Amino acid sequence: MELDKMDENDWKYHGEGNKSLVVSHSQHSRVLRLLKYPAENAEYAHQTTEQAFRHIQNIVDFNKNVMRPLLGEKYVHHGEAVKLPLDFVRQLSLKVQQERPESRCDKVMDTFSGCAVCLPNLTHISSCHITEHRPSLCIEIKPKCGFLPFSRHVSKEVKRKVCRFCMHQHFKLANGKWKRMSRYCPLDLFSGNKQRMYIAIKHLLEEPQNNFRIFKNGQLIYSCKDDGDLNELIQQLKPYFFPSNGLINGHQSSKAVLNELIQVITGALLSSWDSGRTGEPRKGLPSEGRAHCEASLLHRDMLRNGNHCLPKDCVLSKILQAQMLDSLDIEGIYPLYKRVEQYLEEFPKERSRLQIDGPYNENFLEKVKNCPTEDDGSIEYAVGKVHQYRVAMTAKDCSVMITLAPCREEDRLEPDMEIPLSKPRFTYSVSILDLDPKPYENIPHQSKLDSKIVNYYLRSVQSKHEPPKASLYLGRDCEDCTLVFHSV
Ligand SMILES: O=P(O)(O)O[C@@H]1[C@@H](OP(=O)(O)O)[C@H](OP(=O)(O)O)[C@H](O)[C@H](OP(=O)(O)O)[C@H]1OP(=O)(O)O
Ligand SMILES: Nc1ncnc2c1ncn2[C@@H]1O[C@H](COP(=O)(O)OP(=O)(O)OP(=O)(O)O)[C@@H](O)[C@H]1O
Repeated sequence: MELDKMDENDWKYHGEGNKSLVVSHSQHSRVLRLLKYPAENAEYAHQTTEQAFRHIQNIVDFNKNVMRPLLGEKYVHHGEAVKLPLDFVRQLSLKVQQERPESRCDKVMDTFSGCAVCLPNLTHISSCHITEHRPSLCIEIKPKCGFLPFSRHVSKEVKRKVCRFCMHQHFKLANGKWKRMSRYCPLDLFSGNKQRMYIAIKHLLEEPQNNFRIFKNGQLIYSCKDDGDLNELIQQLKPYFFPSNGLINGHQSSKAVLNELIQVITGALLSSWDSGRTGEPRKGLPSEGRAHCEASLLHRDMLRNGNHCLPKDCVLSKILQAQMLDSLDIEGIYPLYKRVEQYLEEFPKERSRLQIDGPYNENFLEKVKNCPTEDDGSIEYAVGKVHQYRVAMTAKDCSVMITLAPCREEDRLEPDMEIPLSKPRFTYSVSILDLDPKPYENIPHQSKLDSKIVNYYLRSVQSKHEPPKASLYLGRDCEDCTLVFHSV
């Protein structure tokens, strides 16, 4: 890609989140990730190119030097900071505007700095070992927080029983962010128990919100949008899972297609280098202590069904370990944040030594890894815990991309390149994206949001005696957890 010969016609809108907009190249397997800012916020437009580039470089450094060592080299692609011609960026912004969802148009793309991150397009797979040329499938999951807080600082008992995602659903519905409640529970996805994972993915398929997307050949084919139709998805998926099977059809076949899809996703999420080789997962993070969420829609039998482990080094295990760096919960972190603030008021020059705003280098990672376990009253302890909390927040908001390419019987693949025990055969890759550093300044906001979510949940579920999500659906779903999709 020659930066001085950029043509907006080579690029198309790919997707966006709250902070960035992504465009993909029509020939090369690359994407550009450009930052966005609130339309009314003129401050960004006035930052110098150097400041904007520093900001982008900070994101790349955080990915490369902090998240990559923690999550694993094979999962994290840090990309590179690039400086694009301003004319190209302005034309691109005009070109993509009509494709953008209305709900995201409260922010505008940065057309002033020309700075962006260039990354591999993770919806594609590069494998020279396969002879099949059907387009790749890519499943994107934003799993969110997979454990209940275990900190002694937690003041509301409900936080130890109901997970943040499930409580947050009530608040989101009340605020109009979503119209329908998601029945997905992250604790089920992270459980390592295949039945629970199955139900979790099924709920993501039923109500994807911003937690689930499917791409075919790099094009979004299923998401929260109205055109995310399950029937259409099944038609698109059938050739992958039942390429020549005319025997099953109708409702049964739809169920079978989704069943296969979920099995393959589960296989990719649980696979680690070792399990690929031996077919047997090496034991890793046990689910003990992570228990289950009382709002989840699971049958008691399924929960009683023993403790399960996430295989060591599988993508979910890596993400969960990083999330669990939040050992104090926001309730324990907020007082430490205030300790840091007070210290910085007295000694403002210490801000750079303590690496409050980076640089995100090996030293920063050391501070995250070697933070004292007991509070000795020091500023080092407070900063170390705040750094750990910010890393955990990033891991709680990242996404996983599973990219699959069908392969033929005759294709020769290393065991770790193939979804274990899957028929039909798929080669695959798993990546983690959206690993930006969460701003230090956001901590007071996190503290307020936490109280709002918990208080709203308690008010809506307990005071009004509304049945929790679980009892609303028990019975309808749980008799047969091998698959009870509603007819489509
Ligand atoms: O606070 P949460 O859990 O709602 O997470 C926010 C996400 O909302 P979600 O609940 O996943 O729909 C939110 O996602 P959406 O904009 O809702 O798609 C962002 O990812 C936000 O991160 P940032 O401020 O852009 O860096 C996320 O904020 P952080 O808390 O990660 O900073
Ligand atoms: N390297 C990549 N390859 C393919 N698609 C990508 C890549 N990076 C991002 N995307 C797509 O673009 C979307 C938006 O990117 P991203 O999640 O990084 O945005 P964000 O604004 O940081 O999100 P958030 O709302 O979580 O803050 C992703 O959900 C994903 O579908």
